[in-house]
Amino acid sequence: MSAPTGVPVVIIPKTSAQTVRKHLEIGRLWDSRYSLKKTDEDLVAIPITSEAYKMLTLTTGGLPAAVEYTLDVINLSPSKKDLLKPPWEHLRETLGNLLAIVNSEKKSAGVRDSETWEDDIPKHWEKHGDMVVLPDHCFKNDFWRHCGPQLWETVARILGAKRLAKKSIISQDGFRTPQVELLLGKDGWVTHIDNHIKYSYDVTRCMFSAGNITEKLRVAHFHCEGETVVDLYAGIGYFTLPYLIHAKARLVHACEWNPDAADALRKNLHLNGVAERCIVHQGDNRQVCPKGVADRVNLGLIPSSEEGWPVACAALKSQSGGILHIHYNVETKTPEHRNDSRKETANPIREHGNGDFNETSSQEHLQLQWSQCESRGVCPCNKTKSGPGFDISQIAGRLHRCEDTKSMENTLQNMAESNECNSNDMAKDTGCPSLTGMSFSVTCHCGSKHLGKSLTREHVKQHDGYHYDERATSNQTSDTAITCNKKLLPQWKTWAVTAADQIRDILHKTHGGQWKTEILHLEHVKSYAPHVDHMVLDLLCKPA
Ligand SMILES: C[S@@+](CC[C@H](N)C(=O)[O-])C[C@H]1O[C@@H](n2cnc3c(N)ncnc32)[C@H](O)[C@@H]1O
Repeated sequence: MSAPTGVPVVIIPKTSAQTVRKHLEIGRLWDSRYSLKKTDEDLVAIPITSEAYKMLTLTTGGLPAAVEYTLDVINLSPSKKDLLKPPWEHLRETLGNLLAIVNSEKKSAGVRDSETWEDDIPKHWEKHGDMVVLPDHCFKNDFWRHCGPQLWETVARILGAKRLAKKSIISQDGFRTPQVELLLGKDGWVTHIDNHIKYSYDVTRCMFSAGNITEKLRVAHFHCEGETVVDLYAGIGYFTLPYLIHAKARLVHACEWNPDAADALRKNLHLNGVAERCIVHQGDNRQVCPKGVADRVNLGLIPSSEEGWPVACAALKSQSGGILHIHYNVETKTPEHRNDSRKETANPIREHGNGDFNETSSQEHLQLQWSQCESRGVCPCNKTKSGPGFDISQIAGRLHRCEDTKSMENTLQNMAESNECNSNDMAKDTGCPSLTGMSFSVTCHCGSKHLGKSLTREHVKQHDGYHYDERATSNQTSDTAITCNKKLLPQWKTWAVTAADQIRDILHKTHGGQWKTEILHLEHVKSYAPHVDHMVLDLLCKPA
């Protein structure tokens, strides 16, 4: 049988209600945070404190003599006064109460006394339709198990939801599948209305990025009448739908390789009555995206959409070009920040970020991400190495699992110098089984991501921020008056100018002839993590 949850009450005849309530109030046994509740034609439940509940199981003291009563734990509505409290306060009080009861019933001293129980209560959550999705870092302690499944009913009730789920990190499986566990409810399908658009999706299978709301609203204000738009990373239709419904695009080509997201996208196109204006290309956009058709391409993938730049350029119309909306996580660390970060012990991106990263190193100017790594990139030996500038030994240190760090460093060093970097080779050469089949990528200071073979010391040097600054002063991209929704940071500008130059080169290679790129606008979408900003570059691309 599951442990009781809710509010402890004393149930008494209705005729004695006021006398008993006053009695309890004087004895400080009444729990005024909840309303009284009629449980039967003649009976009333009065909320009492957990101490009163304990006491009344042993003695009738505290109640007027000769009153017949029973004890119970039931769900009660908060009193009117209590309704004004923030939900976190409600959670804290109700769950504190619950733990006290469980503690007394299970005689498991220490459950409620644990100093950490309040830290385990979530302070923020996401609401998707009638479902609340709790963050990863809550209800971690074992003692919640003692509360039984009704714990989730209580949490859902307080947060005004019918279903409850809990997030884990977003997997780096390319589909960016969220790891969401359903705690209460039968399935993960939710319908969410946002700016008059209906989005339906299974939270356990597709990601819905609530943090991108400002960008969705911005897209909704675009004027795309008569335009053909390509959405390279369509997901469930976060941008495809505003392009069709509000920006009035004539046609959207939506590329999506996650079959669950593609299913949800098709469903959403029908739900919103715009299916006939959208072609869903299910598969890797590098294979399925149409060429030479677009007036506008949306590249909504973070931390980097760089892999899609050649695809986006090829999708633009050869004769007239068009606009690219390039999403990117731009790092804004200065050398001072980097020095400071050496003193940091915790991982700020992990703690402050929205959890999209598996694991990110804050050291130096590197961010390392691993996928399919059983240890999630955290080296169990904790031997991380730092050195001035880029140092391949950092990677060795962070991937280290076997004792022989030195030989791994040498192997990586050799691979870097011979333009080879492959995890299976690393596994073979170092004899470290945990590296087998593991792919990894390195994001250098400039924010660009490089997979497998392209990781070289030379590459990272080339992409060093200072080098970029030099290029920025001699670029051929028009950047005279970059508009931005925030005060323009130099790192954002540097990134935008460099990206514009790269795109111009790609356009030249793809379509031939000379091309001009013009930075129309830089949009700061959100702060993704300390010193990491999610930016969108609106880039006009025209044949010269
Ligand atoms: C971040 S999610 C969608 C984000 C959405 N645009 C937003 O910002 O809220 C990225 C989507 O792109 C898809 N995706 C990633 N790489 C892809 C590729 N090469 N081809 C097609 N779809 C891809 C993923 O499956 C995922 O649904």
